Amino acid sequence: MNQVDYLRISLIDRCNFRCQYCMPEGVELDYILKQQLLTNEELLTLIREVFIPVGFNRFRLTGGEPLLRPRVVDLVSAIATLPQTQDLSMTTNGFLLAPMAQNLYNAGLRRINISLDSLDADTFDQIIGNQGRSRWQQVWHGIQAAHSVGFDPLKLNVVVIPGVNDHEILDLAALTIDKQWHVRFIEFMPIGNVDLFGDRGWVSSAELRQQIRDRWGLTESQVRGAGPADVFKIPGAKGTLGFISQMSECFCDRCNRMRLSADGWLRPCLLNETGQIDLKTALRSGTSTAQLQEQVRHLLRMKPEINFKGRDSGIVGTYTRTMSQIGG
Ligand SMILES: Nc1nc2c(ncn2[C@@H]2O[C@H](COP(=O)(O)OP(=O)(O)OP(=O)(O)O)[C@@H](O)[C@H]2O)c(=O)[nH]1
Ligand SMILES: C[S@@+](CC[C@H](N)C(=O)[O-])C[C@H]1O[C@@H](n2cnc3c(N)ncnc32)[C@H](O)[C@@H]1O
Ligand code: SF4
Ligand code: SF4
Repeated sequence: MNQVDYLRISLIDRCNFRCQYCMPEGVELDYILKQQLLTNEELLTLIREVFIPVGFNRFRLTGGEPLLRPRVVDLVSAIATLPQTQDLSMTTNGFLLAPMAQNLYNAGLRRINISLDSLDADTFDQIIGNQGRSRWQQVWHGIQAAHSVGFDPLKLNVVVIPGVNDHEILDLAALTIDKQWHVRFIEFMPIGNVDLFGDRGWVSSAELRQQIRDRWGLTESQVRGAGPADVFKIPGAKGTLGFISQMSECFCDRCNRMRLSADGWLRPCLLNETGQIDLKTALRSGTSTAQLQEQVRHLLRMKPEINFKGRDSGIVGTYTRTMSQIGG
């Protein structure tokens, strides 16, 4: 059985973007009320007294948009300084990153994944649902700031949407040639916006790799990470190319992670809502952390059964929580 040691922690369900594939305009979401959010202290108690003792030592901070979380730098510092933390990372849209990058780095964050779906400001704004001033430039500054501060590896996440940004694959891949940036292409999952997904809203990683191989060639490679990406590189490039292929390949048999929502629900699988535990309510009602460890251990034993199995039968799930609420 796989070691499950990677916890993705959603710090907040709110976001300053409305990406078409994640939380499209017009969709009403029930945001978590402030008093229902895990406080920093509660989150740290759960990490120290529940998750670390049962074997988690790699943590990713996500959202919604994690940089909207008040006192996020303090939280980074507290998790980074735990002696058991072997890996701490963040997934962000980068919009608020430029002025925060140095503080996050100083607090102990050393690697970061930034979403960047297009190099074209108009396409980018269309994808992120912006209705005012273009936001591309500010995200680009955030990426540059992360680079100058020294985040390494610095990864750029691209959700590939047919007819929207799939014509930019080669331009995005080319970023890795001169810069030590790691671009990852993610197959669009039918969670968040099933209408945009349509009959077949994703482009297979195999097709993308073929395009890139035809242009430059492609060899297998590696980069530090805890996720499901298959990593390649253009021969001679400084950075790598990752492919996250949850629609065309199944990587559930090597699944090493669980997810904690901003309101304290522990979820064993992104694409299956079975088995979730409400750790916040248990903690607030006085359940001991020893008992919570037992509940999480039980869920760990159940996880192989819960891991998503609908892919083979083509099942598209209906989910009560979307990607922004789960954390990707
Ligand atoms: N189906 C599925 N998709 C996942 C899973 N983990 C990550 N992904 C997809 O990959 C996207 C990017 O993940 P990131 O937040 O960058 O994290 P990661 O790939 O684990 O990061 P690294 O540790 O740097 O490898 C997510 O938003 C999902 O679309 C998973 O367990 N199941
Ligand atoms: C939910 S976001 C949260 C963190 C941050 N707001 C960001 O966008 O990086 C995490 C990741 O989920 C990805 N994502 C969101 N909806 C998706 C979908 N339907 N299919 C595949 N990936 C998705 C995003 O591209 C992003 O890389
Ligand atoms: S993908 Fe990230 S930035 Fe885009 S709407 Fe979802 S949470 Fe916000
Ligand atoms: S779909 Fe579920 S089991 Fe499969 S890799 Fe993702 S989280 Fe793990």
